[in-house]
Amino acid sequence: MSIRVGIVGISGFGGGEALRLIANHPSFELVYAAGEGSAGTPLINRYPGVPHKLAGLVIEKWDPESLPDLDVLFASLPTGTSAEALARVPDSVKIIDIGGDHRHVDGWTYGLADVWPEQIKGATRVANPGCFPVATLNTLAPLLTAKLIEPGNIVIDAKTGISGAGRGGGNSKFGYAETNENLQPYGLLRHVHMPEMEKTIEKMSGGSAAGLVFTPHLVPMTRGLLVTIYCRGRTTTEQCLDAARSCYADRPFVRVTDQPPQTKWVSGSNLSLVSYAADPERELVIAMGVVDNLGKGAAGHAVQNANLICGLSETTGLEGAPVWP
Ligand SMILES: NC(=O)C1=CN([C@@H]2O[C@H](COP(=O)(O)OP(=O)(O)OC[C@H]3O[C@@H](n4cnc5c(N)ncnc54)[C@H](OP(=O)(O)O)[C@@H]3O)[C@@H](O)[C@H]2O)C=CC1
Ligand SMILES: CC(=O)N[C@@H](CCC(=O)OP(=O)(O)O)C(=O)O
Repeated sequence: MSIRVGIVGISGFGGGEALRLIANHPSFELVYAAGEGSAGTPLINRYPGVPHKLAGLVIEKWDPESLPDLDVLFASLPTGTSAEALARVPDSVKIIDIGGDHRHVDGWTYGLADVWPEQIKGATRVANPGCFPVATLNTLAPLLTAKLIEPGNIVIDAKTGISGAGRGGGNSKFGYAETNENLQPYGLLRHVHMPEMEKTIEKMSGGSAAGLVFTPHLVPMTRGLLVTIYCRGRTTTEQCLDAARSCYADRPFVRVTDQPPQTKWVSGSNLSLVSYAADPERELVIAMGVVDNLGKGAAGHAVQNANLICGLSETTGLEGAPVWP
């Protein structure tokens, strides 16, 4: 029997990627698509390449009080705009929130699926981690749990593709002329993902993450996200790689590589690649991670979480290889 799902925010980058994955998912049937400005548009007008079976769907105006019979709702709305409306969704509908309104919020499970799948399985309200946090936390989890690095001394230098900013509205600053052949640091000192990363690093390590530094950079590519993380610890490259291999031995989406990972290696997939270089003499560890910001950073992770809460195999609908080149 198929599982009836809906996507609100389907016209956006996160919602569009959720549509692509759900359209090919063997157990999910998309029965509801919603938005604001795009409401009233046939899905096929918005996405001319949508599979025939979904061509008849029309994007509805988002209204939690008039949902059809649904098992799972994927919410991909701008952070800050979803909490009030999602609180009105009936309890019988499971929710995966791709946006940032419910991370580490009471009543919601933090859906870091590659690290804590068992904590997610029984949940009905799942907050997907942010794109930078998932790349960072998947990379650091083995080092923190094996106590190979100090949790209070972590510096994250991150790079993201432009789609990380969403399609945006009329005032978007992410047009071609502004982003092509340009590199921009942003969010200095107070990026919105800092609290989420601090809390989870503390949970993983049992120590304080007070010294955390995080600087993201916008780079002129469509998809992809790389974190290069500088940490303190007297360990070797092999010890870090071994810790990660053991941590992720049975996990389907995290790959440990002894080469510095590249964003294209995961493009279009739900994969997360991690690698490490360590110099024990200098007590320096460089931890690296890549994800597709729309895949593991958003919709791929959301489908993985939905699989977990629906009792499906975690990899269902997510086994496609990355797009190369
Ligand atoms: N882009 C990324 O890589 C990632 C995004 N996220 C998070 O996912 C969420 C969505 O991001 P993204 O897809 O990039 O953003 P976009 O700007 O691309 O899309 C936003 C979507 O929200 C809809 N929307 C906006 N306001 C309303 C409203 N009042 N009622 C109903 N629908 C509304 C828009 O619909 P319409 O066009 O119909 O108005 C649009 O479909 C954000 O919280 C973002 O932070 C998380 C991880 C990664
Ligand atoms: C390039 C760019 O602007 N990226 C976004 C990614 C954040 C995001 O998508 O996360 P939430 O789900 O937490 O809102 C940013 O840095 O805010």
